[in-house]
Amino acid sequence: MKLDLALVAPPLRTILFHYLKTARLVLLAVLATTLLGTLASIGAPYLFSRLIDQLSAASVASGLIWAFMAYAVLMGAAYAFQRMSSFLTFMTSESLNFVTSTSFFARLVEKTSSFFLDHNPAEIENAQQKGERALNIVVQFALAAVLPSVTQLILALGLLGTVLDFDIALIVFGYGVVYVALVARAASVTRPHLDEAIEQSQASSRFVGNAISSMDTLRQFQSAGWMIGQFTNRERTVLEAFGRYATTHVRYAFIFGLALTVQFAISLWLLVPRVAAGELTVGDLVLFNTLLLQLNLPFQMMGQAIQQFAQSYSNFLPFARMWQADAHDDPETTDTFAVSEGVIGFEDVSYLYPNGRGVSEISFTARRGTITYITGDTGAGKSTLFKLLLKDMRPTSGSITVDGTDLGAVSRTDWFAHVAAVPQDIVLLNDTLATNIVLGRPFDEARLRRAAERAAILAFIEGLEAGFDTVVGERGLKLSGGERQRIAIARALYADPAVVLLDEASSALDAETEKDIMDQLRLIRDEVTIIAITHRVSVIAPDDKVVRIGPIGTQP
Ligand SMILES: Nc1ncnc2c1ncn2[C@@H]1O[C@H](COP(=O)(O)OP(=O)(O)OP(=O)(O)O)[C@@H](O)[C@H]1O
Repeated sequence: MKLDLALVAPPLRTILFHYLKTARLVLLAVLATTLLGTLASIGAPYLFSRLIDQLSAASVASGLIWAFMAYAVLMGAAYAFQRMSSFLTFMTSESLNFVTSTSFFARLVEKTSSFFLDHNPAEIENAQQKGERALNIVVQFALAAVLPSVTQLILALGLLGTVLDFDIALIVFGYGVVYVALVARAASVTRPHLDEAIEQSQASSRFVGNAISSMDTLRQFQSAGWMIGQFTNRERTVLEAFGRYATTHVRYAFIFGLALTVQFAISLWLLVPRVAAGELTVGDLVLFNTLLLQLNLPFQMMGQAIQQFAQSYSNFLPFARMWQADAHDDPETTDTFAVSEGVIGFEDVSYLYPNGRGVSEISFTARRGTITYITGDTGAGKSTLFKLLLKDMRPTSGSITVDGTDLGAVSRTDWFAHVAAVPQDIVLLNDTLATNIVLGRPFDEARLRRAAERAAILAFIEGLEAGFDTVVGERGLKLSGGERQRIAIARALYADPAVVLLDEASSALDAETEKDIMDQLRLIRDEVTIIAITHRVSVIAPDDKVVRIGPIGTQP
């Protein structure tokens, strides 16, 4: 079974390290109860076998009752410790879920925007849940199965070797090795089917995510049936891959049964004549039978653990891939970065997407005192310039400067403290207008009202029954497109940014409202650097600066 350790080790290291730190006391309790439980469960049959031999000596001593009592106590203690251990393990599993989900989320927020173009929320959620479950199974199994099994195995084998015969201990051990090897082989043969099933299930989640976000369009074009068909086909592929996985395992079940029969047959074939010859007592034979069952249990547990680990590895892969996907590599945050003049310089800036499109050798300077408009035909690269300004990606060549400082040397945290953007697609939370404008920053009523006024939305908000406490609905869909855009502009202005970027920010507005907003913004153009993308030439005033760009290879 080939494992891609470079892929899975970094997330495992981080998560397990935090987990061990958080849950160390409970884990110690798990270790202690496991050990005690195992000692008691091995001690009980040993004591039982000796009692049988005492009984066969014909004289039932009065003290025997106490020995039976001790046996009963050991059995009870073994059961109690095993149960304690399994519930303590369960307790730690919640800590593990907590660590896994919070660490994964912290990684997600660092991802580049292209990551979110490639993976939709449903797919990310699926990978996270699968990964979380996989890790949990592995750790639970390690604690609740592998650890007790190995301890039990060592103790029982030792006892078997001492009391009975070394040959028998060897046969048992040999069986164990064969059994575990068989499980490993079965896991390796079946893994490609499992990997395929998991990959298909990821693709299926991606598909669901896409379908949900375009539900209205699908209904309108009467394409829902077509989508259901597509989804059913995908789920069928997942089911078939899981089917192939299971049937391969079923074939192996016969080989496992054969191995167990051979083990019992050889052991009894060796032992029974010795009992007949008087070398071994009937009690020894009873001890062997009980221990053999106990010994096979740990092997079966270990085998199951291998199979679970293999399954968990496959389930963990999408999680690990997302964990390892490119994140923004950012310089250290200094908190000392400041924007004074607000001069933004583009010097021969080029950016090529992997498909060869993008922008080429763009140069211009944006200053305060005038609004800088970026215009150009569709696909010319206007939004790409904004993505570069927002450090979604770095220029392939050339540089962007802020008051002479290369933007590449400024961390996103430092830069975002001074720049505010109004994107083309506005995302509002299903919360109040105030929450949508303030968005977690320190609340200040005066600022809130001023931002709303500058975005020409204050009168509208004050006219609503609940005012700023009006809830906007899922994705803000209880507002019109123009209202959403004005809320987004108020959001951008709330923290008095040094630089404001508007990406077609007024395209959903009628000409009059658009003029209103741009006139409002003109009032602050001496304090704030304003760069706006527009298709509408009518909004551009004679004293605005216009930068016209053309697609790669053309002259604007
Ligand atoms: N993530 C991406 N991966 C690959 N190519 C992209 C990506 N985003 C944009 N492009 C391509 O880069 C070019 C510039 O796109 P961009 O969105 O910057 O243009 P634009 O001027 O903002 O267009 P519009 O006016 O239509 O919004 C286009 O040809 C587009 O197809």
